[in-house]
Amino acid sequence: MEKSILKNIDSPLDLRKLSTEELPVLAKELRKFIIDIVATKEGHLGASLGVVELTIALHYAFNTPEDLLVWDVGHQAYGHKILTGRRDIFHTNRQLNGLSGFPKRSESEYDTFGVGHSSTSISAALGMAIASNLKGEFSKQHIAVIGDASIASGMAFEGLNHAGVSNANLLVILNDNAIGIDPSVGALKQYLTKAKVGHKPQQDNIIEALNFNYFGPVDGHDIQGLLEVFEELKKIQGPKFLHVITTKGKGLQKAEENQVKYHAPGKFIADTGELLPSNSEGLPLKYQDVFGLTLVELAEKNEKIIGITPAMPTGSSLKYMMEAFPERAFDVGIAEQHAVTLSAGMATQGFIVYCAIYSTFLQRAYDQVIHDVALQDLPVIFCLDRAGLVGEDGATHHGVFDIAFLRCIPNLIIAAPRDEVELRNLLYTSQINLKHPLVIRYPRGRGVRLDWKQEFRKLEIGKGELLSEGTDLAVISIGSIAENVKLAIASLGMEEKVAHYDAGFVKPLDEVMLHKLFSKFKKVITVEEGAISGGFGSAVLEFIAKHNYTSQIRCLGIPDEFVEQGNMMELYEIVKLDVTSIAHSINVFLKA
Ligand SMILES: Cc1ncc(C[n+]2csc(CCOP(=O)(O)OP(=O)(O)O)c2C)c(N)n1
Ligand SMILES: CC(=O)[C@@H](O)[C@H](O)COP(=O)(O)O
Ligand SMILES: [Mg+2]
Repeated sequence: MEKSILKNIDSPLDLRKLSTEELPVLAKELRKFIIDIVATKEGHLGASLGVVELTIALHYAFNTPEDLLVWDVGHQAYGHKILTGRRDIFHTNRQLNGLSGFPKRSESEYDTFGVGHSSTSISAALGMAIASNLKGEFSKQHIAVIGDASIASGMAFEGLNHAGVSNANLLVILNDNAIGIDPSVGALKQYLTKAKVGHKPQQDNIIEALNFNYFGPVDGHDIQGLLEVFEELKKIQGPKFLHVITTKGKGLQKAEENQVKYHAPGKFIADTGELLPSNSEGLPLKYQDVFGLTLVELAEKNEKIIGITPAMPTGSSLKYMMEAFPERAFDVGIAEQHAVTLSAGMATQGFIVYCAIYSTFLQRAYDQVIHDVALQDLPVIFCLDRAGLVGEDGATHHGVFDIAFLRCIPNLIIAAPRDEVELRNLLYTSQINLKHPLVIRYPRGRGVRLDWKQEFRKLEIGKGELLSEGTDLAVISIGSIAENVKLAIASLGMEEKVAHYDAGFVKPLDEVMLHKLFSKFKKVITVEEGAISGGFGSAVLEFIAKHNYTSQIRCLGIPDEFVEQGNMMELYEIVKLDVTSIAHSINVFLKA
């Protein structure tokens, strides 16, 4: 039987006992280990396969965890986790109570910085490096590993700009595989693509212009070559930059060939990379596809329509519009702030701009939403995908704060469709003479209706709807959690007692509906898939306080804590938004 090296690596200390000749063998084993587990447990794949050699070389050459290694985004850190003491629990990756899919400080001393959102690594590592200087720890190394899509983000530039005038002992490693989730975009990508292994950009090297010592480009799959350059880099104080060229999906042919699909491929056959059928026949479409396809339908008739996404054309399904109308749909790269202000700029010129952003990533563009859009009352339409819990990506990616952080912004209209038909109607309505900025939030995953493609219906802004009558208690839901509420009411077998209202809008509230409702019901429950603090329930509480209603009210939503990763059923149970828990809350309140 072949001897396994990986099975004896419990920490980088074991790794450093290996001879350099053994390292390529370890790389092979590590790659297979990642493939075998991701094939059945799912997760991000291509990025980790691409940095297997880089990961080994980093932990071999540097004295981690004393030397501080920061992975940008962190979806490429599976090899790092496996080599730093988590090999035997790696099969729990992204599961409830298991390993996080991203580096996380509470998980390991080797995870120096919590990540998930991109482009933070340079600032974080620079902060650590400046802190080391202040503490007199001058020999400590600080390393940020950042991808070619992530380095094009504003935050990364801000970090480089600062580092270049510091004497911080910072090594920025650009892991350049020429792709993000989707192909990388922009002038920087074009510039980087010109640099080939062994041929550094000679003229106008923008990294050198920022006062970094530039090394590379080097082959990121050549461990020996990497070790040699690391030894050289260690001798240089101050900011330095290593440009490494790798192949995303390296070592699994199908993943190399279809890098977009194999970013996070779902289940596949480990030996061949063949994807397992996902069995979606007969199921409703994903919300993202209803958005993407509807936008194309609308754009065919309305030439003022523009689509913008910051680096998520596949995830948001804006790719359909990019294919149909390439001149009117833009992937601007990982640049949420720019995406929002770009939308605002186009809106000033009379275009109807749909800016498709995951809820969690809009957090990065908060000031742009306030200062560039809402303050000027520009009718930009934010299509907030992945609003609510997202499952296995966990705390960094749940889109649970948007209602609370957007609700306080003047001029903004906030809508949350209860199903795909309402999403379509909102998209349709929003391109007809919209006067204010509009946020439409909808969740990750599939909808609930097979008959999603219906005739468009113009909606009245700020209008809710009574979905089912009842006598004793009213539930007001906002957004797609309406489905769980509907099932919960049905499961109690007391449909005649419980009324169900769909608020439709967080802002403006349907005050006419609320007045009727609070005049009739003494017990009211609000339900939202969003943070309970400051969310939709809070808006309703403000309403009853203002109008002196005396009804009792219960607010269901995400509690005031970060929700970790797990599958959606598990997470709904934890936050008590699953059908059984909602039914229980209704029942207890009815009897109180
Ligand atoms: C602020 C932010 N926007 C968008 C994303 C979604 N996202 C995750 S990975 C990724 C692409 C990263 O590409 P790159 O930096 O080149 O790393 P690679 O996957 O190629 O290793 C994107 C857009 C994110 N994590 N954070
Ligand atoms: C690492 C990252 O941020 C993305 O890859 C994210 O995991 C995508 O999530 P979706 O699967 O919801 O598109
Ligand atoms: Mg990349």
